[in-house]
Amino acid sequence: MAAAPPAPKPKEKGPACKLSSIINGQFVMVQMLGKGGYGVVYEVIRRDSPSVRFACKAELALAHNNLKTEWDLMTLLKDNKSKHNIIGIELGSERNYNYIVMHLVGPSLADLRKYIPSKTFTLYTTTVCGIQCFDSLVEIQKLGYIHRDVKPSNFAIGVLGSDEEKLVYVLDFGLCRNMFNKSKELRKPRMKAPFRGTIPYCSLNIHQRMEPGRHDDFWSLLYMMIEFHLSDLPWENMTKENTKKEKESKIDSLLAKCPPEFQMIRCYLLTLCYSREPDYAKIRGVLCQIMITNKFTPDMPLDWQNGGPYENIFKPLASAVKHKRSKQKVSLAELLDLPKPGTAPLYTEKDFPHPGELEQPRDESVSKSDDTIIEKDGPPPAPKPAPKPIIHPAPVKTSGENHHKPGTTISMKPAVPRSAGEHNSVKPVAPASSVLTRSPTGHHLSLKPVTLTPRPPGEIRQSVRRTATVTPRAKSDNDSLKPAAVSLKPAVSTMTTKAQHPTPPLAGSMAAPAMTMPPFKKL
Ligand SMILES: Nc1ncnc2c1ncn2[C@@H]1O[C@H](COP(=O)(O)OP(=O)(O)OP(=O)(O)O)[C@@H](O)[C@H]1O
Repeated sequence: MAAAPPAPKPKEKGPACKLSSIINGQFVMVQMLGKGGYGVVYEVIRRDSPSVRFACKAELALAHNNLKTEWDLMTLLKDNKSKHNIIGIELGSERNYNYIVMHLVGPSLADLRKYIPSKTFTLYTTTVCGIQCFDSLVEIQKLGYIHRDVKPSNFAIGVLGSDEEKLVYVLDFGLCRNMFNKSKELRKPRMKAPFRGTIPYCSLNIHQRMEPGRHDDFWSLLYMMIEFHLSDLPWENMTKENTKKEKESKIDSLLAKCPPEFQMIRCYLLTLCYSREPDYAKIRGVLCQIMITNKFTPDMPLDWQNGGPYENIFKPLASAVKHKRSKQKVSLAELLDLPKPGTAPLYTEKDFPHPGELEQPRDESVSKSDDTIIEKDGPPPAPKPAPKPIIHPAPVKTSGENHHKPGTTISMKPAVPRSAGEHNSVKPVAPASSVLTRSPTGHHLSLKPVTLTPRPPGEIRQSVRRTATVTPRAKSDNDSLKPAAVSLKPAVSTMTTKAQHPTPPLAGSMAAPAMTMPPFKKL
């Protein structure tokens, strides 16, 4: 009798981590905080000191380790004394996933807006957040990068109830792209760039597949600010094509309902193109002008703070957060650094060209050939078996090869090996194994199996990352901050990590042991 065929190996659906998983023998996952198209973010505690809480972002380990790129940019921002960057604690890999442990922050701006019945922030809060988001993007751009996925869920405040609830952090560097080559020259714009970003917030340039530039991050910020001020954007939940049409036809009527400075920013952004460095001081000046003309001062409470208009909504949420409050003092006056009234020029719409008068600026040096990526629209290519996860600098522990359902998880294995240090912001669509869901009150959590499925055509909220074949880049087209020393050593059973900060995080303390504490809300 013929031997029975071996049972099929179960396919990896996503990072093999769930509630109460232990990472690197020391971090325990206690609550799911967020789930993107590519992985999951958990709140974790240290086993040996459960009062210390962090966040852990886990992604299925595939050919390219995106979290390494996030880690590198986090480190670079920290070294450059960024005010809006989250501090990384540890980069590593475990079983089938890579992870970053980082400081825990509070709710995202998208989460906060959802709690407010009108789904809008006051103009004061919109402007304070707008200035801080702008500053965080400038910090990234000054290092040569663009973010490419600017949206409300990629900005978060510090832990609610702490002084850091006034501070806005920027999240998710998974789509960041280095605009400069090793010789510090601006990379040539591609004739047609693949779509990257999140449809409701991406600029019309991105819809037209132009090379994303620094100004495109600010177009997304402008859409965010319109949304904060007026509630949901009219193109919410539309297809890519209809979103583009709506952005073209509705922008004037939307801006007519906003402070004139919003229109000034739009008019200024229309003068920019890929190769033209934005006048950061000018954009910031226009944003600060909203504060000055409306007599807003940094001592005013933000919408979620005590004394703010939605204090009754956010106070119970803040008190439900059992962290020991961070002692770090945040001065909004210092962060905003507003010019003294009367000392800065007051812009009017006359200082900016009228949209109808403008000829779209063009980049002369468009590269005829795509210098980095050949990317096709339509369904992703048939999946290739992914290589064993590679982690820099040490070898990885892995449970084996990744398996991908056609059209589900996209292996981004390059056709031929890439040059060292190359990064293309490739992210796989990685299903998660389980998520912790909250009751509407946020006081009951339950564990549900979850699969992160490929995005259906109508789903437009999640970031769109690469979904196609990749060709090797020229060595000079280097996105990565440091060349990744690729380790090809066989998997080992010990966990490998890279610690940055052994010290406690922003968010605080928990009296009860890890698994017995009452669950609490993300906010
Ligand atoms: N350090 C952190 N502290 C607290 N919450 C966090 C932290 N990092 C991320 N989150 C939460 O997790 C969510 C997803 O994080 P992130 O955007 O980094 O993941 P992603 O998988 O790349 O998501 P997407 O695909 O939607 O861009 C955020 O919107 C935020 O709510």
